[in-house]
Amino acid sequence: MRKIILAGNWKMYKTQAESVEFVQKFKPEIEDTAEGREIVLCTPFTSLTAMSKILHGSKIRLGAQNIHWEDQGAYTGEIAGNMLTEIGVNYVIIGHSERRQYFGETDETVNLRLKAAQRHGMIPILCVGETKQQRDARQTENVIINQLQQDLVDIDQNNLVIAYEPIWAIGTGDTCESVEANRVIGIIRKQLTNQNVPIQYGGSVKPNNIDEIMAQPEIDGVLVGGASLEADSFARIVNYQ
Ligand SMILES: O=C(CO)COP(=O)(O)O
Repeated sequence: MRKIILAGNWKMYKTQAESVEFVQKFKPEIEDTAEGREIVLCTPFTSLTAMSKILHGSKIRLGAQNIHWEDQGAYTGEIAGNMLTEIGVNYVIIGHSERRQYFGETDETVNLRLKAAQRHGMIPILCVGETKQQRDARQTENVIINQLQQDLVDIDQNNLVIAYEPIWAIGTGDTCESVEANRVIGIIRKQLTNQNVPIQYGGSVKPNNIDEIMAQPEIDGVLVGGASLEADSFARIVNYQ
């Protein structure tokens, strides 16, 4: 049985106070969430300490949005594994398209960050996905396979989550058809040695399309941006039918 993981990626949204306010509203809304669904909130670094305290003893797990590959050093503005684990971070998003696009993240650095996350006992959520241009040129399959081949060198597939996030579907309201997302996730799964790696879909996931997405057999969860910022909306997502 593959695990179902419903994760919110808050990106660069919410101060510490706003993060705590979200949890106070969100917690009661997920009291009756079906068993076996892992709920994760990936917050800005500045919210992690307060989140860890307020989430203690709850069924919500904590995630970060980046990790450096070295354990310490002169890397201004970066964050090391033990800084995250000391706070109680369980998951870390790696290789998000926004980091690949704006911050020079390459498959090589993605691979190094994945190794660091696993070395520190956290579960990385590896993001892969194609651009609109690549999709239109029918390169989706090649792009994804190429990313996976480079990103997953020497990575332990027993402690890994993958998120398929087509770049053209992120923040656009232009969701990938659930059947198509299922097809690409099937292709991703064929590249893996461990068939039990949870593979999420991400890109304009909303309360009104979650049921259809989660009804697909290959899709093991979602990575949600915009719709995870409101407690009501993210609660409706994690409480899908
Ligand atoms: O990038 C995403 C999650 O990592 C998706 O963002 P949206 O849900 O806002 O499209």
